[in-house]
Amino acid sequence: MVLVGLREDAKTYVWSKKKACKEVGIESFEENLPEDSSEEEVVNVVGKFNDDPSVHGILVQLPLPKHINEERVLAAVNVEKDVDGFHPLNIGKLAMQGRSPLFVPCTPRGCIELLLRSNIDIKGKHAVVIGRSNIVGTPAAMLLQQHQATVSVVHSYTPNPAEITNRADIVIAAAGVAHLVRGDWIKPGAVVIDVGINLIEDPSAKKGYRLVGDVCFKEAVTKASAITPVPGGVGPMTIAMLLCNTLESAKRAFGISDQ
Ligand SMILES: NC(=O)C1=CN([C@@H]2O[C@H](COP(=O)(O)OP(=O)(O)OC[C@H]3O[C@@H](n4cnc5c(N)ncnc54)[C@H](OP(=O)(O)O)[C@@H]3O)[C@@H](O)[C@H]2O)C=CC1
Ligand SMILES: Nc1nc(=O)c2c([nH]1)NC[C@@H]1CN(c3ccc(C(=O)N[C@@H](CCC(=O)O)C(=O)O)cc3)C=[N+]21
Repeated sequence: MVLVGLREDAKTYVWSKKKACKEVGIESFEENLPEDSSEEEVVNVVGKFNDDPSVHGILVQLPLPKHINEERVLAAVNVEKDVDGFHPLNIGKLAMQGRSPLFVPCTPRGCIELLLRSNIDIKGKHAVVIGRSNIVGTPAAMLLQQHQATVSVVHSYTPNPAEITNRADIVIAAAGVAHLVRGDWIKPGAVVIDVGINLIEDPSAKKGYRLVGDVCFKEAVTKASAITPVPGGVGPMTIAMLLCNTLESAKRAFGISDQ
């Protein structure tokens, strides 16, 4: 893991990832660079992990500080160790029909895994993704198309998102807006996947705040046929998929077939 400046929320993610690695016997290393590091320094650290044959997965925690060109850093990651799936070559293949990226981004892969393991058909369904970021919304939309869904993407310039989500069989919410998706946004029987991680003030909570998703769970649960909670939904799946990608990478490096 390559971390540049450690934001408070990043500390929790990094800790969870390290703990998960330990649980399954994956050794994890982190290089924690100061916030004011130069782009060159970050690229050099990535290069060091690229060249180390004992490293099978490299993750650059995002977002990077504003003075660093994210595109350049992500492109510097060895594509065969890109367990986050953010290298332009892996993203490019994800965008093309019939091509297989070496790695699929962890959060979108976690969403699909939840659907598959819950025996929810994706093929031919109308899926609506709320959000179009490079790390969640856009790759999620591309992956759903790989699974033969018809996909609509709504974002902050979409005039009436509820009108679109109302026609969805599957809704993936990744806007980063607490309780954006209300009960009346959901078609009865639809499947709702909540990616959002939002801290809201709550004086009755131990720390004075609590974690909520982008979906108003209390309302949506009365309409949906299946729904993921926050916490305890997509977040842990993201970490599980990171471990999966890393295991697959190591197997590839050792020439062990997945069959
Ligand atoms: N559970 C997990 O494993 C993970 C959770 N997250 C969480 O998921 C959420 C999204 O993350 P990320 O994609 O990185 O966030 P970004 O802020 O990068 O992107 C948010 C997207 O949502 C769109 N959006 C914002 N407000 C609205 C709105 N009112 N209606 C419709 N669309 C809207 C934005 O539109 P526009 O493009 O027009 O600005 C943008 O495309 C966050 O809460 C984040 O913490 C993120 C990664 C992993
Ligand atoms: N290169 C990169 N890859 C990422 O995958 C990446 C990233 N940068 N930057 C930040 C986001 C965010 N993210 C989360 C992962 C797990 C939880 C998670 O497990 N959450 C717990 C709750 C944790 C808590 O209690 O705070 C849950 O939802 O149950 C959340 C968020 C990965 N991200």
